[in-house]
Amino acid sequence: MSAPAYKRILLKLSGEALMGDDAYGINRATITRIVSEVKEVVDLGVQVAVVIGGGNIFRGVAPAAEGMDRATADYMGMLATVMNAMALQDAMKNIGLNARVQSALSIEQVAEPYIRGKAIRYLEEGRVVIFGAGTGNPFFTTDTAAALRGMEINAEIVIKATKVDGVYTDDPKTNPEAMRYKTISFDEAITKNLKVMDATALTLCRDQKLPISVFSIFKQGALKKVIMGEDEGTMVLP
Ligand SMILES: Nc1ncnc2c1ncn2[C@@H]1O[C@H](COP(=O)(O)OP(=O)(O)OP(=O)(O)O)[C@@H](O)[C@H]1O
Ligand SMILES: O=c1ccn([C@@H]2O[C@H](COP(=O)(O)O)[C@@H](O)[C@H]2O)c(=O)[nH]1
Repeated sequence: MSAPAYKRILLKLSGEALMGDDAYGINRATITRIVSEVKEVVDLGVQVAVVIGGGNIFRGVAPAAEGMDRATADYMGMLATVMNAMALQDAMKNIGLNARVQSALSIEQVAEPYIRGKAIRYLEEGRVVIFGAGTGNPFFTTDTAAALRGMEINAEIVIKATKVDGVYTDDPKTNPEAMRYKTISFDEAITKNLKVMDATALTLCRDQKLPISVFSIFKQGALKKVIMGEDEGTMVLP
């Protein structure tokens, strides 16, 4: 059997993907399936760090957040990602995966703080590290946190597991004519404002020459295919 194409990855998991077919929140069957796919690649010897989004929970409180001070709403969004991180850790434990949550916001009773060296040590020990609370700063996103943490832990690639199966010429959810790219350069994705990942994250990865793979978390087996270097989703390359 061929070897995985990467030794250490940063997996960005869409918060909204955890909803499954529910309106918001965490769908038990969906989270179990997602962590099983993560286990498959951990079992191949790949070191996996995860940044989780918060859309599934934050969407549920969005009406209450309307008209709120932006920074306050953003801190609420970051706390939503901590809840998702805890749920992921729990789901991983249930299938025999050893995972640690590190939070970018101080919340010691529930998660240890983000400490780069410790995160790297956990990865070397074969544990999954789940980064909660994004970057810890308002006005950012978990995509940017994924780029940042990916660089900090020397990941070879940022893998964005999202609701669509790659980067398209336009949003495929609203434009059925949109075509998927197999590969695209950072410059083109930024210039064309393709939105699948925010510009700050794209720019950080471009400057550090850290490739990004975008694939659909709803497609069973797709994560393993990306890890094995097979043709899946879209690669964003320097
Ligand atoms: N050019 C494009 N190619 C692909 N997807 C696009 C494009 N433009 C917009 N999108 C939309 O971007 C979405 C993915 O990005 P988004 O940041 O919203 O989700 P996420 O980070 O996966 O979720 P969450 O906020 O829950 O963590 C897709 O669901 C898709 O509809
Ligand atoms: O570094 C960060 C990361 C996130 N936020 C806030 O959290 C929500 C949820 O994150 P998603 O990336 O949309 O899943 C986001 O909308 C921000 O409000 C943040 O402020 N800083």
